[in-house]
Order: sequence, then C-alpha cells, then structure tokens
Amino acid sequence: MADFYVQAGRALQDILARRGSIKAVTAKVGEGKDNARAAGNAKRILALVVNTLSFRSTLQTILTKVDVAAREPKWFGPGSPLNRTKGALQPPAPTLASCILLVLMHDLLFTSRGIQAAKAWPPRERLERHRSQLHAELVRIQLRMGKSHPEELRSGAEERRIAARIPRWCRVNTLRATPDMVVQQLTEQGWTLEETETISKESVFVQSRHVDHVFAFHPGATARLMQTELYKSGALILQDLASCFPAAVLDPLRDESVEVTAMDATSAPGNKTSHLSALMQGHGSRYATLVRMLSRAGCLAREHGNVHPKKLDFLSLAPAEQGAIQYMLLDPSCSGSGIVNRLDYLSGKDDEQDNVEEVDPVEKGSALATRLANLASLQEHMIRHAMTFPGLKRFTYSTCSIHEEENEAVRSKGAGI
Ligand SMILES: C[S@@+](CC[C@H](N)C(=O)[O-])C[C@H]1O[C@@H](n2cnc3c(N)ncnc32)[C@H](O)[C@@H]1O
Repeated sequence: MADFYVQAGRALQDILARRGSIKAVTAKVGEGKDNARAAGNAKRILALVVNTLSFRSTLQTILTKVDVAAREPKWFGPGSPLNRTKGALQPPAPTLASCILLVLMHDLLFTSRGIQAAKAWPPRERLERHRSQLHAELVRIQLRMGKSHPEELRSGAEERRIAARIPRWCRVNTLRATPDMVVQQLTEQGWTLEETETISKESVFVQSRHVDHVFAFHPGATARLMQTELYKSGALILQDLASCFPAAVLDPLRDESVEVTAMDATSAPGNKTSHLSALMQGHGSRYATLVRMLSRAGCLAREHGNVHPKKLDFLSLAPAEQGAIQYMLLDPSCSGSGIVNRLDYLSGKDDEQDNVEEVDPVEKGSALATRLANLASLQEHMIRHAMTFPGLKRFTYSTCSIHEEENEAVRSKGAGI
C-alpha cells in the first residue's frame, strides 16, 4: 500500500507540473502488466488524486500552521529519499515528497479509514505523530468558514451544482441504428421521448432542435444509459451537442451526388470522425486515428465502413499529394476551456468518449495568456496549412474553447475572414 501512495503522489506531481490531464496522468501511473489490476489501481489513484485536489487549498492552509516538511525533514523535506524515487520530477516541479504528503494528509484527515499503509512505513508513522495538531487545524478552518462537516470544505461545489444541470447529449450512430430504432428500443426500456424544453425526469429524453439524430437526457441518467445495449454496441454515442456541429456543418454529401473524400485532420479520439463517417453513409475515404472508437462505431474501412485511419502529423502532409481531399474537419488541440466538466470521474461514471484534451480549471493570468498565445499560433498554422490543400471545397474549424483568441481571432488571421 505504501507503493500506492507513492504512485498517487507521482500522479499528483505530474498534474501540478502540468504534464497531462488528470485522467491521462492517473491512467499512465496505474499501468502495469496485469491489465485488470492496473485498471483497478488507476481508478483508485484517480479517486485519491481528485479528492486531494478538491481539498488542496484546505490542506495547504493547514500546512502553513503545522509545517510537516520542516518538522519531519527526513521524509518530507527536500532531501527526502522519496524525492529520489524513479521517475520523480525535479524542481521547479513540486517535490514528490510534498505531493505524497498531500495524498497522505487527505486520507488521514478526510477519510474514516485513515492511511492504508503499514503502520511502520516511515512517512505514515512520521505524519501521524502530528495527527492531533493537524485535526485541530482542520476544525479551526471549519469553524472559521462556518462549515459543519469537513466535506463542505471541498472546492468546486458551484461547478458540481452546475454540472448536475447539464443534459447528457447522445448522438444516434446511424451506421449502427436508425433514430426510429433507437427511440423504439429506449421506449421499450421505459424511457419517454417528450417535446419539451426541460428534462424533468431521468426517464425522459428530448430531441435536439439544432442537430439531427441527437438527443438530450437527464444528467442523472448517464450510468443507466451506459448499461444499455444501444450504448455498448456503439449505436448511441455520448457526445456533447456542441461537438456535433462541426461534422453536421461540413456534411460532405450535402451538395454532392458522387463519391467524395474527406479528411479529419486532427481526429483523435474520434467522436467527430465517426459522426462525419455516419453522415457520409459509407461513401468516400478519410483519415482518422482512433481505431478502437471507430471500430466500435462501425466506421473502419477494413470492417466495411468508410474510414482509413492514418497515424500522421497533419502538418507534415504535403497538400500537393492530397489532391483527392475535398472536405476537411479541423478540430485542433485547444485549451479545452469550453468543455463541460461533468466530473463523472468522481463518481466512477467515466465517459471514455468525451473528447477531452487538456483541461486546467485553475489556470489564470499570464500563464493562461501564454498558453493561449501558443495554442493560437499552432491553430492558425493549421488553418493556413488546410487552406493549401488543392482540392478543398469546404472545411470546418472548431475548438472546445470559449476564448476568442482561439476562435474568432485565429479564424481572422488564419483564413483572412
Ligand atoms: C481537440 S482534439 C480532436 C477531437 C476529435 N475531433 C473528436 O471529436 O474526438 C485534437 C487532436 O488533434 C491531435 N493533434 C494535434 N496536433 C496534430 C497534428 N499535427 N496532426 C494530427 N493530429 C494532431 C491531438 O493529439 C488531439 O488528439
């Protein structure tokens, strides 16, 4: 179990050093030879890391009063042997010992079971020497903030309240089923399609007014939806409404009567690719990366679909050699600032299909400005590159960002409109 806390501390260190998203980092740390065990491990690490981050500001306030690193320098100071663990990042990243301290403090102060490592493990033993003072500080913070329970100190309460009101959007994958078939099966399972603006009950769903074959469900219905055969077979794909617009707008067959070729330039993980594939009704050829998702959605050419995935750097493609490409969906890396964060990973109802790239909700100020400038420069470069494809008739540019710098500004500079 000591190893578990070291792995969780490593994941936390990677996240704080901004080396990846929470999901990506914890999945990587949990990796091992035994897949089932690794998956279980990754889930537990994810839960501990997410919870530690939720209480991080409280934990750090406590540490300003009870400076564990100064009191126990051998295990939590800069010279700790924990900092020499294989793979530990070096400064300017926060030390591994300080990250392990946070995850241990989380379990000590916020769980009834306490730290789940051998009593003799020195970091546990050293930290627990300060247990009563740490608890006293926690109670002081609670009183100061007028909270009756430590759980109320968790940050992000407002975000969670909002998340609980956001519908769960699903797209019918017309390569697997017709919308009528989906409605019929759902109805047989106790769901009701209503013509209403508000989804009052978990069993009610409504049709999108904007994009064909897209339905909105109650946010609390996610787990039940994921149990359905429709979801498991790839006939129903969890995909936010906003993310359904690019393929719907591009719609390569809209004014074509002959076979066409389209490219999804930055396709992984593949939601928009499979949408585009479905809109092309099995015609044409195109590129994508995420074979697994495409296979599940029935899009792969080698499995009688219409997508030829290629793992390539879009920017390294020579447009002159791609004269066949007539339509292109360009959905490049972005800040992810507009992504609806349902926090499903907190409840274990993880949605592997959300096209989350990198989401950093704490990012502010000049760090954000620099990151946006870097992203905008790459995005503009991609638009310019797309526009040199000689056969291109139409392309869409989209991001999951709410920042003008990545949207209107990039479009104006890149495409000159
Ligand atoms: C926002 S995501 C795309 C999401 C995808 N359209 C979907 O709906 O599932 C951007 C993707 O572009 C990929 N990417 C970034 N630069 C690229 C490049 N030069 N060539 C190809 N893909 C790239 C990233 O790795 C990332 O997977």
